[in-house]
Amino acid sequence: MNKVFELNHPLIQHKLTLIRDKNTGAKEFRELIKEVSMLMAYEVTRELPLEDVEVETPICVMKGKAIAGRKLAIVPILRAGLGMVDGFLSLLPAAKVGHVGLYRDPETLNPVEYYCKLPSDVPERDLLVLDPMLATGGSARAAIRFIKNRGARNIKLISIISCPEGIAAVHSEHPDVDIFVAAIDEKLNDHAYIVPGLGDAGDRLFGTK
Ligand SMILES: O=P(O)(O)OC[C@H]1O[C@H](OP(=O)(O)OP(=O)(O)O)[C@H](O)[C@@H]1O
Ligand SMILES: O=c1cc[nH]c(=O)[nH]1
Ligand SMILES: [Mg+2]
Repeated sequence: MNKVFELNHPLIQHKLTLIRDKNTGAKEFRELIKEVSMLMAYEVTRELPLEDVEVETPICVMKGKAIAGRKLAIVPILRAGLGMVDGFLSLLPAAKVGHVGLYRDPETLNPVEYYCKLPSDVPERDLLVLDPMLATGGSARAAIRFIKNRGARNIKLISIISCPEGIAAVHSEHPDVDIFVAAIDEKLNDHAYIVPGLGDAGDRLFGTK
């Protein structure tokens, strides 16, 4: 069964409160999403394997550590996942970036796919799927299904705000996918928005409301 990791580093929690504030404007909102994403990237990559490498300091030769050739890709779910890309790339500059375009139909709440472009060697990579909001879980489930259909096997999901319904939905279809979140909020409202949440992440990032 997959695991859920709630990342409660004080810096993540402090910035998350600022992100939730309805008076936080688009510029600051984008900056904070980037900063929280970078801090989450630091936590998510804790278990990356290391290997010994030789390095020559100005004093002598020594054995240092280096990431053991792990191939990574990050996959933001459009649109709101785009807000998390720069934070992840700032710590993982060699990662490739795939994109899955999905929107949630406001009537049915079902995810509708409109774009998918992944690195060609996706089966050999560890994939980090990024979406700031895990609400009903429909979008994350579908995105993970699409990338599994293209051969991806080793997948983690990273969402800033989640709720029990979304976590359960991903669990039931993808028991192999670990989930990393900064918060597990209380519930969904009648429009399937997370309560208390932060509102509509895509609209707040891109000023579309
Ligand atoms: O868990 P779910 O119930 O599927 O909801 C979460 C999805 O909803 C939002 O996307 P939205 O459909 O608003 O598209 P956008 O990112 O383009 O705004 C959010 O970015 C997630 O992708
Ligand atoms: O609370 C929510 C739920 C879905 N999408 C969002 O952007 N926010
Ligand atoms: Mg949206």
